[in-house]
Amino acid sequence: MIKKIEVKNLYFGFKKSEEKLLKGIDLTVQRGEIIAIVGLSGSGKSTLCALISGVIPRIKQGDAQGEILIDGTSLKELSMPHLVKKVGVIFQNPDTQLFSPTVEDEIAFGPENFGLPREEIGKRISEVINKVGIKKHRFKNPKMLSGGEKQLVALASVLSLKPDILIFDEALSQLDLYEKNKILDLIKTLKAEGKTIIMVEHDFDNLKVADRVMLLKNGKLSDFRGETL
Ligand SMILES: Nc1ncnc2c1ncn2[C@@H]1O[C@H](COP(=O)(O)OP(=O)(O)OP(=O)(O)O)[C@@H](O)[C@H]1O
Repeated sequence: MIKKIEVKNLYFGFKKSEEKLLKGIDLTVQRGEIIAIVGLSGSGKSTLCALISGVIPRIKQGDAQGEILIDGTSLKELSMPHLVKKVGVIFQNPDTQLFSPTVEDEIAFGPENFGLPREEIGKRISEVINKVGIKKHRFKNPKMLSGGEKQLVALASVLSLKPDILIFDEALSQLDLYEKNKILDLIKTLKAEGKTIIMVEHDFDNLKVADRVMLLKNGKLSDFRGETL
């Protein structure tokens, strides 16, 4: 398991010429911590997550300064396959994450790509399906599931790679109350396993599982004390 993530004096803008979206972000997240990030729409929460997961600059481009380190190693020095195994991201819209013909195939996709043995892949499928509670959907086409069910499949497929860091980018927004509470419980279990969790949240009810809540406002990150967003 990783020991900590450090974001140091991070500046970011999608275009060099425009005013920066992130203006000197500093954040340290320790192993086993749950950090929630709140802020108005467009304040840059997803962008910060994309930087921490390496999606920026590997998949999306932009102008970044500062550093992001995992256990002291800059993200720039980590290969994409290494990062994918370390940091799992669950997005608000699961449709962007699901493309396999069955739930089982979806979950197997990551481990298959890493060439894990068949037996190990089977073990991981059963494990995450039970963990997330989607056994009855195992052989269904993810496209046929409800928004909340798709979200659970996306989470299961991310968990199958056993990442140390999990980023929930408004990932609970499509869940009904029952599913949401189940996932909040699962987040607590993941924390107990030593996973490090970053949650972007609009639903303040979900903040109860967080050890710390941070506010992203005007490009800066600070402790959230319940003030107006
Ligand atoms: N690829 C991109 N190119 C240019 N601008 C972008 C790109 N992606 C996002 N933006 C802009 O950056 C700003 C921050 O977006 P971001 O999605 O990070 O905000 P957010 O705080 O996560 O918002 P929300 O709560 O609505 O999800 C927005 O103004 C958005 O339009």
